[in-house]
Order: sequence, then structure tokens, then C-alpha cells
Amino acid sequence: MASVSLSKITKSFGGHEVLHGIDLEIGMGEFIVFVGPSGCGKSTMLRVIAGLEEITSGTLTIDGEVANGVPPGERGIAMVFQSYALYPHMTVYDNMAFGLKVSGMAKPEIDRRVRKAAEMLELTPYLDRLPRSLSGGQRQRVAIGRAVTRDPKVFLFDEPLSNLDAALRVATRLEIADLNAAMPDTTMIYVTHDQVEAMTLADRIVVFNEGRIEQVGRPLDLYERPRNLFVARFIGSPKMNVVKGEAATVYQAAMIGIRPEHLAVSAHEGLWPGKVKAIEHLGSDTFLHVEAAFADEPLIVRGRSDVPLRQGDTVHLTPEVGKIHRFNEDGVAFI
Ligand SMILES: Nc1ncnc2c1ncn2[C@@H]1O[C@H](COP(=O)(O)OP(=O)(O)OP(=O)(O)O)[C@@H](O)[C@H]1O
Repeated sequence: MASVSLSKITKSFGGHEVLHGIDLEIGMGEFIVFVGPSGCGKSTMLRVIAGLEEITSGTLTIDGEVANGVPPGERGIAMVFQSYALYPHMTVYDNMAFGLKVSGMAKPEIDRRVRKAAEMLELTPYLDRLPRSLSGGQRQRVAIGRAVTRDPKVFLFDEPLSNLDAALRVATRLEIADLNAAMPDTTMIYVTHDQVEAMTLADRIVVFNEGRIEQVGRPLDLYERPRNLFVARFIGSPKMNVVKGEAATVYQAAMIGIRPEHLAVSAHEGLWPGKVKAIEHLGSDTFLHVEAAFADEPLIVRGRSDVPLRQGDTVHLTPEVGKIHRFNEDGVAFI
């Protein structure tokens, strides 16, 4: 039985429809990540599941029960927001206990749950502190802890890490992965802009575009077998290179896509000559932006340490056999 089932869900604001008939089945315990460009409707989809937005049409089922019209507090759902939304005047303990107190739960049970969540999220030393004395990462863990104490059937995350700096993002991401492992029956639905979060956390990624789902699949399946040009360009950072014209016709396609790591670069020989326009050193990786006569925009190529290059150098690129993605003129992949 699906934990969350979306059937032909639409959502309009005023006369403006922003979700156009979403169908999706999410299994119990799955970690689902929603991605897509800004304004594609992923947060709205999450808020509809949470009950913070009313459904315009379609059916939402949570744990086998139709949830349309069920108030948020009765859906068995907990949500973590980007802005931690903690009560500033309450201690960490009270922030985590508050919702349970309001629901009338007995004190010993509240205490058990708060301490268990604090343990899980390594917050035990901070239980008596006020949020202002915590780092951003610790505050977000308190917000997550508060959601954990409610023992939700479905856990929703709306860009929970986007206010954190790079190091804290990594640490908190790993904690969310641990949390997911510690709560195997809890379904998690997570909205993010971050490729790494999507690729590392998801059992399945759902790619949204303009209020529709483009593709649903396991992270590596989407990366290796995107169904269309949109998914091909959206999943992966840096983006897949796409070229049209003769370079594609040779492969009997209207367009071909090739990822930066699948273009071999040589100073002397190769299929496609080009000029190095820019070099980006990221530490572990180096990316070259190479202008080639047949491509509309520079090709992004993963550099090699044994081929030292400078801006303005001529290089030769060769796509790796078997790693070329072929698309028709509508951007649909030949699979
Ligand atoms: N309360 C609202 N009233 C009117 N329009 C809204 C409302 N909330 C969202 N929208 C519109 O719905 C569309 C989808 O917005 P949504 O926030 O779901 O996108 P998103 O994919 O989460 O974007 P982002 O990544 O920028 O957060 C946008 O066009 C947005 O302007």
C-alpha cells in the first residue's frame, strides 16, 4: 500500500493553475526528493500534502485514507521549514515538547520522546539552552527534533538546509540520512534546489517542470537515462552539454547530450577541436569551458591533471563511446 498517493492533483491560485494533474505513488518508508526550477510548483505540492494549501481537484491519500480536507494536524504529518520556526523564548526541550503538550500527551511520554529525539540528533547537551545560543545547524536539528517527537507517518522537508553554510549543510545532510535510516517506516518527502542533496538522499527523485512531473526515478537512473532533454539538463552539475546540427546528425539524432566527464580532452588529437575559454579549478575537479565551432554555447569538460591547459589553448574533445544521449527534435530521448 502506498503511504502517500497523489491522483490527478491540481492546484490553482485564483484562476491560475500551478499544478496540472499530478499522479504519484509514494511507498511506505521511501525517501522522495522533489526538484525542479524555481516556480515549478514543488513547494506547493509539499504544502498540499501537508494540508497547508487546499487541493483544487484530485485525490490525496495518506496511509490509505483520503486526506482531502483533513486538517494538517490530523494527517500524521510533520514538516520542517527552511526558517527553523522555533519559539525564541523557549528552551530546546520546550520547543521540542510544545506540540505534544498542546495535544494533551502525558508528561512522561513527552519526556521520553523529547529525550529520544535529542539523543538521535545529538542535542542532549543543549536541551536547556535557548535557540539564540545555538548555531544555525543546531537550530535546524531542533526543528527536525520537534518533528521527530511527533512520530509522524510522513515527514516533509521544505529546503531545510538552504540557510546553512556549506560545511553545516554537509553535516546536517548526513544527519538527515541517519535519521532516515533510524526511521525506516517513516516516509520522507524533501524539496531542494541542491543536486547533491537530491542525489545522495533520495530513493527516488521527482523532477517537476511548470507544474508537471517530467520523470520519476532513482538518482542514478535519472542521471544515466534521462527521459528527455529537460531532465538531462536539470540533473547533474555541471550540466550536460547539448549540441545540435551536424555533430548530432552523425549520431542520427536531432540533438545529442554528453556529460562533462564523458568528453575526453587532449592537446593534440580528437574528434572536436575547440578553444579553452575558461578554466574553473574546484580543488578536486577542474572544469574547462571549451568553445567549439559547431556548438551554440561552450562545452563544459572535466579537465585532466595530466593535460595542463591555459585559457586560449586549442584542445580536441572526443565523446566517450556509449555515453552519448540522443534526442529527437522534441527533446525526447531515444532509450
Ligand atoms: N499563495 C500563493 N498565491 C499565489 N500564487 C502562488 C502562491 N504560492 C505559490 N504561488 C505560485 O505558484 C507557482 C509555484 O510556486 P512554488 O512556490 O510551489 O514553486 P517552487 O517550485 O517551490 O519554487 P521555489 O524553488 O522558487 O521555491 C509559482 O508561480 C508561484 O508564484
